[in-house]
Amino acid sequence: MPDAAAAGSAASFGTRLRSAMQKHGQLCVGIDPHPALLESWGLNDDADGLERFSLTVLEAVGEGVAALKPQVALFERHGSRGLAALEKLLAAAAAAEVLTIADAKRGDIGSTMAAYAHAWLADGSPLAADAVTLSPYLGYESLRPALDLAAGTGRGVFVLALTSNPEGASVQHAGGADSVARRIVEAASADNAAADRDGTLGSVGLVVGATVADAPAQLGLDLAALNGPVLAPGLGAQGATGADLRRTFGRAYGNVLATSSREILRAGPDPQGLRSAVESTLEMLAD
Ligand SMILES: O=C(O)c1cc(=O)[nH]c(=O)n1[C@@H]1O[C@H](COP(=O)(O)O)[C@@H](O)[C@H]1O
Repeated sequence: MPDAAAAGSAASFGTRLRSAMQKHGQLCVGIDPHPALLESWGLNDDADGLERFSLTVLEAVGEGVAALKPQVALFERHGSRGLAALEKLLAAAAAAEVLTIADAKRGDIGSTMAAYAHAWLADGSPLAADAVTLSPYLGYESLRPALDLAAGTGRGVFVLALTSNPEGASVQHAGGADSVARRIVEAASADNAAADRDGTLGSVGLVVGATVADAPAQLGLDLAALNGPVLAPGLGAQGATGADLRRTFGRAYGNVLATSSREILRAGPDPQGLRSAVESTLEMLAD
């Protein structure tokens, strides 16, 4: 993150993301160094492999997309050395002013949540990213330490609302007209409405899978009223297309940040291959 933002005086995450989306399009590239991908790139499944993999993606496509989203679990597989590789990626992306979303899906009771928030959202933390994914299933309000810290440091959050996996519906659709997902969308919308916003996009985002088809409409979710970014995973490897995104998000589509990992990463390690995969995904999103 640029120094001025670290000092809390710069634009909010929502404003910075809006400007990155206007410049580069609505695509986030996921950095998910799965063992099979490392092998196909000719890299070892170890911390050095993770570092080479991550920095190759950053150098090849980082400055041509709105954001990068490292999948924290795939770094944690390698313990402290894996996390050190993630720290290097986050620092290199910040130096290049490429936005990062740490996909950590954290959620816990408030006192513990404060520690997670510090790890991913505090100025000076070795793992600080521009935004982090959060799981609200201990109650949306349990996330308050992260929501507050993000607001205070010019960072953002993406709260799971309707996840891309088929199992998610059993919890997220529960409750009928007053569904779990709807409560989360409404809580995030209220936070964006209450924030002292310096731009057009709030910094409290949601995760809604590109694969959820007409679930937002069926559940009566007003994603346009969120006035915040919607991170949409599920393109490519999970089967969703650009047309699915437009159908699912309707008038909220302009606030959608589609994210794709394996489909793009399979085109590496050749930087030109990665760039071509990004270009064709961006074309699909713009169609
Ligand atoms: O928060 C996420 O990014 C996420 C939420 C969700 O509902 N579904 C989902 O697939 N993800 C993440 O998005 C990435 C999708 O990877 P690909 O299927 O390879 O594009 C993985 O890192 C998932 O953990």
